[in-house]
Amino acid sequence: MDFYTQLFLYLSILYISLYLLFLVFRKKPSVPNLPPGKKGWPIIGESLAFVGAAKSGCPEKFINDRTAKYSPEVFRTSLLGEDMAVFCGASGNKFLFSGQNKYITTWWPTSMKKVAIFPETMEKFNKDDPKKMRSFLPEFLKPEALQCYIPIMDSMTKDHLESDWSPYEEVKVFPLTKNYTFALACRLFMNIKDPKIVSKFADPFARIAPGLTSVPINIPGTPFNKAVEGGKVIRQELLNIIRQRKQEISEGKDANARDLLSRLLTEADDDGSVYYEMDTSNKIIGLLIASHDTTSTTITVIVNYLASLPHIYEKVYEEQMEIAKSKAPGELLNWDDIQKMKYSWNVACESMRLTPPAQGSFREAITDFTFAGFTIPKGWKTFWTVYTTHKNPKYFPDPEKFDPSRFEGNGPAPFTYVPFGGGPRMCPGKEYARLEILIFMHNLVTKFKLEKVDRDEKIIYNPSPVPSNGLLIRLQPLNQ
Ligand code: HEM
Repeated sequence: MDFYTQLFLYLSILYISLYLLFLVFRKKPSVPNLPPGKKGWPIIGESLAFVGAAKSGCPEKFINDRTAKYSPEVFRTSLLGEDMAVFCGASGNKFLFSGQNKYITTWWPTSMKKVAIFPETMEKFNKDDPKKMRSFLPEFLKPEALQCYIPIMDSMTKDHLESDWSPYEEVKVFPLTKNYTFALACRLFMNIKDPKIVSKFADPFARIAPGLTSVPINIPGTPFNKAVEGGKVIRQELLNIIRQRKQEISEGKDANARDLLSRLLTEADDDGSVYYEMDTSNKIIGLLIASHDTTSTTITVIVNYLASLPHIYEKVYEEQMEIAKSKAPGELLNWDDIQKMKYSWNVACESMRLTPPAQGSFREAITDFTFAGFTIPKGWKTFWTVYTTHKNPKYFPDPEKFDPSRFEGNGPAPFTYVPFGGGPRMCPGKEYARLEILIFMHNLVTKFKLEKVDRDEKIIYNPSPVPSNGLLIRLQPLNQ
């Protein structure tokens, strides 16, 4: 018997034994009136059904099946080894978004904590990390700072399309947008301009995302193990960069650099310790993770819609050409131009409604509390998800139709359109993402007409939405 067969055998015996113990010793719940639903299998709970629905391209199926069977307001399940209450509909979203530190608090799955936020060496220094993570962001993401990023984003987008799209008749969009958004983040977060250093980060970084929501088994070959190893490489590279930047700052070099790392090193309270450096590198890694898959998949999915729906492309093209015509040759986009891209943003919003880049997020109950007549016990995890509202005909009539006019006027009802979450924990990178997406759309549609090569290519969820074959697009260059 080879090693893996033996391992499989031992794990199966262990699993069956644990299950039998569970059946023998399971107690009746001590808290009455729990939300309806089921826990599924021991340890893995209903995780397989949850992941399976996403992989088959229909992540909302897991939610819809259960809201129909149990309750449209809240149901119980077990995901990632935890008892979990899934809050549904606009009222469920509202309740969770307004409950921070009253009845719920931040919670990250173990895999995410270990890979991205609390590597083992940092665990005792980072108990308060989510709060710290948010506290340094306003400076970097405030409107004045964002305005300075527009010309950088615009010129990097132009260079990217010129070098990586223009020479070809057909391109695979997803790998290209991943490279582009990563290079942009390296530039704006760390002032890294050299493509060789960017690619040193890109390879280990690509190993992190699939491990973030995986089962945290750290043996060679598992997605979790690959993510942990990728995280170590990135952390080491970042520490080198941090030390080099500290040296440059002390020598007064590049004094006007506006990237996040330079700000953290010049404005924060650096006590010179290795833990301060580790903490800084963790913040950067956290931000790279939060921003990268979300923006790269959003842009890819928008390109997919633009290439599939010529009437939508035409209207985006008209809006963007108006802006392009108003510019002098070589003049870069500015804040006022972005405010004129209203139709394009409605298209991006409709794209994020139908194919949301992030599924939702978790919290933990800090006390027993009641919602819709059901009790959520202290210690349970909660989950809000875009899938209970984004395709619900009650909030979005004819939900499968791509219709950007839904965002005109007052737009969707409160707490129904939630790709960035809501309340005090709402995504702090929303405006940054809006700029990046609109600047990309402007440069893309004013440069090319687009045609999807395989019209039947599907979007699958991993857990972010990705085209199953990378999205091959035929480009028709436009005379500008
Ligand atoms: C289309 C792009 C993006 C989408 C759809 C998105 C979506 C989300 C969602 C759903 C959350 C969870 C909110 C919650 O827990 O209730 C979140 C959190 C977060 N996002 Fe984004 N995001 C995007 C881009 C970005 C960017 C570009 C950045 C940084 C520049 C960023 C930084 C963060 C951070 C730091 C958090 C954690 C906030 C906290 O824990 O309090 N995101 N995002």
